[in-house]
Amino acid sequence: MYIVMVTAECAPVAKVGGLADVVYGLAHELEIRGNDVEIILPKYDCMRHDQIYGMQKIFNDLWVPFYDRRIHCSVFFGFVHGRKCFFIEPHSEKNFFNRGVYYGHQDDPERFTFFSRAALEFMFKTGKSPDVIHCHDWQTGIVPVLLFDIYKNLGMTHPRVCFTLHNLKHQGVTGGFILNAVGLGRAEHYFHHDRLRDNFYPGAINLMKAGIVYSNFVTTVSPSYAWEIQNTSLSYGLGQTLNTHAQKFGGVLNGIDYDVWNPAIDRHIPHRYAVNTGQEKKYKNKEALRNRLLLRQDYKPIVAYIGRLDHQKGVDLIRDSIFYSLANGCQFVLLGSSPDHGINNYFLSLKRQLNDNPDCHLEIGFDEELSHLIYAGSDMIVLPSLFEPCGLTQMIALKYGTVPVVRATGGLRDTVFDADYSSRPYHERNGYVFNDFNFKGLESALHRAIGMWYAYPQHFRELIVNGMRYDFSWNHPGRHYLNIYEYIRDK
Ligand SMILES: Nc1ncnc2c1ncn2[C@@H]1O[C@H](COP(=O)(O)OP(=O)(O)O[C@H]2O[C@H](CO)[C@@H](O)[C@H](O)[C@H]2O)[C@@H](O)[C@H]1O
Repeated sequence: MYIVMVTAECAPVAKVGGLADVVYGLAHELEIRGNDVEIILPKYDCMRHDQIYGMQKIFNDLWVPFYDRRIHCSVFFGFVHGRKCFFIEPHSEKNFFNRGVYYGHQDDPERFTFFSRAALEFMFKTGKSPDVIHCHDWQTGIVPVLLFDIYKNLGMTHPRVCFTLHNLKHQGVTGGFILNAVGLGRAEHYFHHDRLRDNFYPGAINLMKAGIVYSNFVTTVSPSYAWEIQNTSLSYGLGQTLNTHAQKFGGVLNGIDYDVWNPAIDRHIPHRYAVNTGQEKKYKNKEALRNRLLLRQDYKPIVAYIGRLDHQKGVDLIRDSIFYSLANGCQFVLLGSSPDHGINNYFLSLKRQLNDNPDCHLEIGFDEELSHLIYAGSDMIVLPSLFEPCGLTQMIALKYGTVPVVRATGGLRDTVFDADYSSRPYHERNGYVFNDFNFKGLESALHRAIGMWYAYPQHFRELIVNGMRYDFSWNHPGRHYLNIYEYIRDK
């Protein structure tokens, strides 16, 4: 099968969060299974050029209709750790992708709808006819609308569209001018409640909704989140739309690429280890992590947080987990950043406050390589999320023998099973889970985890082993996505 992914992110070349890992990991798995996969991305100035092999310009004259003119684009091709990637570079005075950041500008909807149109124009001009175009999140939600209402009439009758929702908090709600910009006339047609009109703001269109309504199949990234967004306020207003389209909607738990996230072969950690090669090596990574971050060597567990610093992730509870851990005999390591200056500054001031503490290190920024060492060197990882569509950090942590302490929501609920209270057999329990999104809930789970580490190290080790034995690779989800692709292709 021939699949083209149209996406704003792909790890490690253009990564803000988990979306990037999913695109890379799924593409890799589909290729291993013999499929032809290509990935189309914007050519950002800030992407990791050092992660692209053999970059070359392959198309110089792509003219993309936008408003009442055409914008000249060049298209580059390169391999990102073996994945075939195309990068679209517009030459416009608006400098869509030369802004030093991936997101966070007022005109983000314009930037990414332009990219969506450009990706289709590129496929059309180069005669690409994939079986399936797989789009991700609001940034590419307009793709199926453009495909079925413009490019189909030009002869692109073949491709079907699969659309994946990674996070319904961000929906790309924007003005109707976007329709005009990308060449979709008939505003009154699209401004219908059954089509692109936002469910809250009747004067706005919603790009995530566009993807849901127009795609042949819609997935989200865990079964629990699929249920939550159909039945609770976590849909952020799109629940009704999802229920209307329930027959083409389902949750597929994400995977982890074990060629990237695997302590047995990880090049970013000094001591490689696997489930049956003992805890000794993991302990050596803990020492290395302490040396790297100037933490004191001591008989204490290291509790970590890795992730975007966003309200979704429970900012206040992350802060609380730092102080609770430090007050209860642990060291704490945080790696995270936020595009929100307020949140970033908040953590920077915490960092200053804790600067002299030899048991704590807060790294405010994005550092892929360091994240590997933290996964390997920590004993526990906290994820006190308000909501979590899937969550990759807990799955990575499990593989690295780092015990997750998580709130029971979305994909966290589907992957972490409480050491004390799970209904699963003992050998399937792998972490600590709390229900209530408050300090008490978090602290009760941390209390149990820390207590176990100190009082029953043997039991704690069993939890580590149970976690490392789980298979959260792309093997199962890869098969699942292929079934979906085949289903929509043959329909
Ligand atoms: N400062 C930093 N430095 C280095 N690495 C960092 C980092 N901050 C985050 N990362 C890395 O980024 C990834 C984050 O994964 P998450 O599942 O938390 O994704 P996120 O919430 O962004 O994405 C959304 O999409 C994904 C994918 O579908 C869902 O799993 C998730 O629930 C949903 O919110 C991990 O690989 C993590 O190690």
